[in-house]
Amino acid sequence: MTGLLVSVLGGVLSAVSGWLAVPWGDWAAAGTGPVTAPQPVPDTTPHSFSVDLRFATPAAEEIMSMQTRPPVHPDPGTALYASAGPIPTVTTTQMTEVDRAMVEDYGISLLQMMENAGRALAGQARRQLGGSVMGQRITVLCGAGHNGGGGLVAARRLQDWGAQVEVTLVRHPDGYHGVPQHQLRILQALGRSVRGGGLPSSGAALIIDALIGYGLNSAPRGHAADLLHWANHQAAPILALDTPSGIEVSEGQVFQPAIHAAATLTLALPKRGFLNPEVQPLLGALLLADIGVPPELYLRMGLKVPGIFATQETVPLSWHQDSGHPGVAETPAHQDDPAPLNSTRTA
Ligand SMILES: NC(=O)C1=CN([C@@H]2O[C@H](COP(=O)(O)OP(=O)(O)OC[C@H]3O[C@@H](n4cnc5c(N)ncnc54)[C@H](OP(=O)(O)O)[C@@H]3O)[C@@H](O)[C@H]2O)[C@@H](O)CC1
Ligand SMILES: [K+]
Repeated sequence: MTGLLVSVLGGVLSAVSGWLAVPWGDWAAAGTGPVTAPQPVPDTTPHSFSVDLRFATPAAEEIMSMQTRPPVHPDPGTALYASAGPIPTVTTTQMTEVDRAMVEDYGISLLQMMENAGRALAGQARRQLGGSVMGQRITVLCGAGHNGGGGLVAARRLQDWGAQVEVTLVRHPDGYHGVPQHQLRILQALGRSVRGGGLPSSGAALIIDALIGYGLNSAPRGHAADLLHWANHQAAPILALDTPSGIEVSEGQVFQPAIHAAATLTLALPKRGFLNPEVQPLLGALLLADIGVPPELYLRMGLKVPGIFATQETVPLSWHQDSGHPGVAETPAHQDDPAPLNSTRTA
């Protein structure tokens, strides 16, 4: 109840003073206790669902045709590879369809996917920090959408594993809804510190960028833009979730500001815009994480996806000049631990 008062008071203060100017600081600092138990996420899963393996709907046909549509700024002949072979790239429209089909056609909820994404992100952070996060300082920047929700999961797991995690929200907790709000309430119930309204402390060993993913709708603005600027000027390397925030992932448009990542952990499949040569330096090392999309779904969308995760749940991707015959091009050597410890940022 105390935490609820703090939260409500924070909202009132924000409304009166403008919370960006007056940081509301610790939202659920240790000792304030849980506010409310995490509320169950509304079950949007249909109780019965059928799986149609044919392309029957206009939407599916449109998705299929997009497969053959080239990106606006392609790097001719360049393709992305995992050790399993060439990997298809997807647009925002296709990823939205993946999300829809996961939930509506197969009953795999967003909460399940987000938990997979956040755990993979935490695991990648642990690898980049040398195999243990015990006592390590990590800053996690969390937007209010599903990208931010993945960041909140990663923050929780990293704290579980012994890291000192500073979570910075892009907006007041009252502005979080749906599954990200659910993830936030879990941290709140655990009495973990979540901060917002200002800039994080400097000096972390790693910064996680979970501000904006494929939901970017224009050049980053407001406090998100402030946090992107802040992150790019830190000494710590940045690990980006799904995409460096500030990049439009279908065509690879780079907005200002955009995150300059040391490594990017992209989810399910790499995004089409990553083929844009202007985007590649901002990605750093590119890794692909399994969030549980079944091959049946890719098959329906006409996507040829090899057994990418046969040996591990996160795999490195690399760019190779395509021979023009996908599937017979030279396959890159497998890298066991591709993520660098040092930032490759220039800004
Ligand atoms: N199957 C999958 O792949 C899964 C994907 N998942 C993840 O979900 C991500 C997509 O989630 P999403 O659709 O919620 O959008 P997301 O990227 O969080 O952005 C929306 C937020 O950003 C904000 N915002 C937007 N533009 C802005 C701007 N210019 N400047 C400032 N703010 C801006 C926008 O604010 P608003 O405009 O509403 O005020 C809103 O709060 C995806 O990349 C992946 O990481 C996993 O969680 C689960 C499985
Ligand atoms: K991001």
